[in-house]
Amino acid sequence: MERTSRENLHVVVFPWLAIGHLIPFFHLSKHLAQKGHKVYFISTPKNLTKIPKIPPHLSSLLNLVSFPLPQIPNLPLDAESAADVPFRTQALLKRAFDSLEPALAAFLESSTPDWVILDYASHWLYRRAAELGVSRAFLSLFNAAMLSFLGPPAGLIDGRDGGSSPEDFAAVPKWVPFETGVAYRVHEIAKNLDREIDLNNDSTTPDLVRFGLAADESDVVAVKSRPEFEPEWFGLLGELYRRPVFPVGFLPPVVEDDGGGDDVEWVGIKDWLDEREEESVVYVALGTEATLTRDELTELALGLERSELPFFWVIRNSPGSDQPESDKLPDGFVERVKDRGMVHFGWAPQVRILSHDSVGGFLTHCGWNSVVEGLGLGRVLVLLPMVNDQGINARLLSEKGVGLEIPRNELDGSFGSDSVAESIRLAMVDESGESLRVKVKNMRNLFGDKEGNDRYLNEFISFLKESRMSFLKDNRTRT
Ligand SMILES: O=c1ccn([C@@H]2O[C@H](COP(=O)(O)OP(=O)(O)O[C@H]3O[C@H](CO)[C@@H](O)[C@H](O)[C@H]3O)[C@@H](O)[C@H]2O)c(=O)[nH]1
Repeated sequence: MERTSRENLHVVVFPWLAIGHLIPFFHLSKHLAQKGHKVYFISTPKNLTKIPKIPPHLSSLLNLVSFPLPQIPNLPLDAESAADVPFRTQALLKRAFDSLEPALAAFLESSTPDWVILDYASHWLYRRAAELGVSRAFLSLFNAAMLSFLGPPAGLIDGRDGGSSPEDFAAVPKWVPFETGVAYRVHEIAKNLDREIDLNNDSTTPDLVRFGLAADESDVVAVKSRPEFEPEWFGLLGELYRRPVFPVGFLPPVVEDDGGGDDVEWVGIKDWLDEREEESVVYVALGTEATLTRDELTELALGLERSELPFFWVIRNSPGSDQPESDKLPDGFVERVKDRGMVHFGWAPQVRILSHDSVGGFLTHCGWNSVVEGLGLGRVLVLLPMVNDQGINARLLSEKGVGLEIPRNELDGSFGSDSVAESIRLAMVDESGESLRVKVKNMRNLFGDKEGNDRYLNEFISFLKESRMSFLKDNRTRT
């Protein structure tokens, strides 16, 4: 159908290949479909099996479109998402992703959408969409602080304005006009830089350039956050980006969306949680990309043991490692803690676990989705950032008084079991952690505020609609 004769929007949605991206992009897609807009949600076959079920009443509007990931040397055959490859070799996955460009461009040409809603990684599709007269939105799953920290788009494309050496990332950038301690630690930068390595030694567009192009070539930037939480950073971001910047709320997942109702695994987990006292358990999970070294695993395990508090620890399998993670735990650990600690290997229904009344705290890697889920349920956060934006998120959360960072060696990032145990006890039970706990409880009203989150989403969708209409009107006047 011609764009001009349509009542509602046709939107192509294309997230980066990572579960932490698929879920919030899907959340937005569902919301668009609920408003009567037609959505083409694009990913690779295996990724599409991981997203939540589409409610029957939306199935005619929300279409899943599958494109097989092109094969490239050294990328394992079944690797389709960031969790399937070791963090250091993610550049390979990006190269395979980049070779989807011709297929995606052809799809845009044949489907004639009004808008594309894209991620940072598909930096190449913004220009192709523009050539076809399709409007572009960049949906950022990084918060406003992180985007502002990275700086103006032009600087990212040509080489970051404030410099790109590890020291530059360890300082508050010159364009930040207010007092803050939000910056990376040296050990965090080293890990992030390590990731650009490509096993074939072929170059891949660096992430900073991808972010720059996504921001620079979009008509609007949508940010998974709210100005009530980080007003100063939203204000700054608007100035740095010089285009509409829309908060779209926290896009929190719905409990039912994380894998079904009463499967056997959940029943076992629930039984275990049911036996604990209210808000007594620390949930420990470090996302889908970071992998702990053996030393880190040991110190974390001993720290949990020394805290003497109940815990539920999710340990994901390391892609590319031939040694199971269970072999890396200290001797006798699982046996010693079995009365109060559960170690769970592989995927866990995180949102359902966090929703359980017996969970009081969340030791997290500070992935923005996990932070949103934890604060949306009023769980006190113990912060152990690993890679990506996580260091910046940890500083932001500490500065806002809603999380407690585990002390580490600034240069190599090492931490000891005593620091782990002390941080957990302070956050969960010590009297000196009371103000933190009170503040976190209040945050629930913001992060878990469904009505407010929906309002931001609605405003964004209205913007997409109105700007499309004025675009069509301008074009009609011109012809
Ligand atoms: O066993 C698991 C593991 C993860 N999840 C879910 O998967 C998502 C994970 O997202 P997130 O907490 O953001 O962690 P990562 O997957 O590590 O996220 C990547 O993407 C985020 C958004 O860009 C960034 O903030 C992170 O730094 C980056 O590593 C969350 O919704 C979790 O609830 C589960 O349900 N079960």
